[in-house]
Amino acid sequence: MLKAVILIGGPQKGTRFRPLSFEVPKPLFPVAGVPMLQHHIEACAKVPGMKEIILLGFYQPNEELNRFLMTMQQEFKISVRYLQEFAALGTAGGIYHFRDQILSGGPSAFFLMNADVCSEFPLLDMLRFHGNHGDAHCGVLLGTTANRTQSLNYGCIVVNQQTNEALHYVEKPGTFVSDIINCGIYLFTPEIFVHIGAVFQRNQQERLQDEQPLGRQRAEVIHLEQDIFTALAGQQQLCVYKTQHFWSQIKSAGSAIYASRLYLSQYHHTHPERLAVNQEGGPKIIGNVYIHPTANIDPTAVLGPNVSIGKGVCLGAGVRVRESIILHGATLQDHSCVLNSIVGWDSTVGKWARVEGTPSDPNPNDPYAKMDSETLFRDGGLTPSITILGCNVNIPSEVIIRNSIVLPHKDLNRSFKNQIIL
Ligand SMILES: Nc1nc2c(ncn2[C@@H]2O[C@H](COP(=O)(O)OP(=O)(O)O[C@H]3O[C@H](CO)[C@@H](O)[C@H](O)[C@@H]3O)[C@@H](O)[C@H]2O)c(=O)[nH]1
Repeated sequence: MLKAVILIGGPQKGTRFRPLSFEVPKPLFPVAGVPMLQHHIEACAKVPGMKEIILLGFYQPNEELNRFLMTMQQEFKISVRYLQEFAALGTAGGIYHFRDQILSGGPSAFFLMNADVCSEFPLLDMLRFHGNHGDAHCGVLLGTTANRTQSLNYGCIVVNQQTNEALHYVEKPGTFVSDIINCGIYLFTPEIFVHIGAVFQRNQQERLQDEQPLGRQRAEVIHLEQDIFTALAGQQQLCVYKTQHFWSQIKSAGSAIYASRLYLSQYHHTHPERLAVNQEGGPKIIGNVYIHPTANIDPTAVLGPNVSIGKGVCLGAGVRVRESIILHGATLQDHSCVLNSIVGWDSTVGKWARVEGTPSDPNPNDPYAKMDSETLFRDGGLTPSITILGCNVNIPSEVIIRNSIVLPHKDLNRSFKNQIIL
């Protein structure tokens, strides 16, 4: 029997996702038409023997999350539960705190995944790989190759090429360590809790001996990467399964558009029914496009490639949308044009208006390039990136909004470029 745990973080996380994470917790933000987490859940539900999926985070339970859990249980006929940490306990502290819940029913192993990644989730391959490498290892880490510069933004693993064992692990190193990076997707046997428990005990001891107990962080906060992997690497406890398939982090809104593109192209073999097709009386579709069945789209509109249109969206005559996500309830009036942008819930783009951003895709000439974790400002100016309209923003007719971030509930009255509109 198997289980899966997805680390969804909490409200302080997801700051690079603002202003979109004001309205919906980042893990529920739609990527290729469905909440980011649904891609994880779909992959887990396909694994034979999967009994339960646990979402672990420090969000207060809320209506949106509850509704999502209900829908997932009904759709995938599997138990999907949310467990709330009393504080941010780190990537290993949370699973350790809830170890009895995770191990109840006696799973032989469990998957652990970061919520903010997109991937083909080669879970079956990881299981097989673990079987082939014997039971000696308590964990399999999914790894992928990154270029040398970008590898510094991730956990880096030195791998024995013959045995696939992790020899050395450094989280976000200052200088180059290895071009094999940690994808944030793991398979663990229950044995992992012995190692986390040892760190917990050590933290407790140190805390008791500490003269200023308030000055130290709580013993329960444990980081899988720094506290566990670094120690276990080289101990013949961890091995690395390297994927050749797509994988990306979803940290910023720009990376959500990139992740949408990856999932939309995967739909050709996983969910062809989710891809829009050209048909009589319908809009012109170019490349991969998702359209929610309730969207109302004028037949003269042109959409794609890489477009996701949410629930109840209205697109007028002659509208053009490319490389963008249009969230539910938004209206794009006649002849408006939206490129490389996210249009927030219930926003309106006026007639002949143009909303345009600059894509921040990985370098297409480098097979190992990843999305850059963009900084908002560079050299005192806003870094050109995708344009984001928060929820309920009104863009008047005939204006241009370029490379800007517009916070929710704004009525703009003119054109803007390279600005954050508060
Ligand atoms: N439940 C819970 N989840 C958490 C907590 N802290 C982080 N998370 C979740 O754990 C995941 C990792 O988040 P970060 O701690 O922000 O790490 P990172 O910068 O994304 O780096 C991690 O992922 C990279 C791959 O995307 C890895 O390369 C890297 O080694 C590391 O694992 C995210 O899904 C986040 O929501 C916590 O205290 N509690």
